[in-house]
Amino acid sequence: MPVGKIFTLVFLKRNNSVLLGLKTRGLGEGLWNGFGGKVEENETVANCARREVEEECGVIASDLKQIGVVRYDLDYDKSADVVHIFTCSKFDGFEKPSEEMNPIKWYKYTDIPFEQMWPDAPKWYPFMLKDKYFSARVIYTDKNTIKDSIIQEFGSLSNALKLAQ
Ligand SMILES: Nc1nc2c([nH]c(=O)n2[C@H]2C[C@H](O)[C@@H](COP(=O)(O)OP(=O)(O)OP(=O)(O)O)O2)c(=O)[nH]1
Repeated sequence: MPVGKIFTLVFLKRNNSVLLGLKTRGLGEGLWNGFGGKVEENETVANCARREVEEECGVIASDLKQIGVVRYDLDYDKSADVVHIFTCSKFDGFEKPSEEMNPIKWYKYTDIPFEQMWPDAPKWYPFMLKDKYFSARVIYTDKNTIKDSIIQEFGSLSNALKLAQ
């Protein structure tokens, strides 16, 4: 399946909690998620991650670290989306909701609202929360149904990125 669009998704961390926002529109509306969006033309993946965090929750990320990638094969629209996953534990400014993510809330690692998130989140969040390099591939038959998934941990980011290609 050809790769369609490339996205980023960033998780801010503080005191064993992660900042999530409730998406108010578009893809994933009504679901809690990290902050991110589509990589624009002539933009690096890391610059997209930094820009989206600032646009969606008002802070400047200073130690963004890419830890993984999730490839979504969408049977229903015959394309694959690739989402680059980042974590960040140092940032400047105060977090605030935005038009796209409202409200925002710090969730303890033990209290993440998986019942109101994309169905694949519980499969790879454990790696993200521990800052382990990982790669995931998820096949959806429709927006709510996972047909198959593979998640693997890696020793380095470069190896983790191979599965996304
Ligand atoms: N494409 C895609 N993105 C997903 C999936 N699951 C998931 O968490 N995401 C994340 C990645 C992005 O952070 C976000 C989707 O990006 P978006 O539609 O908000 O992109 P954007 O901000 O550029 O959109 P817009 O403001 O231009 O409307 O959701 C999925 O299955 N497909």
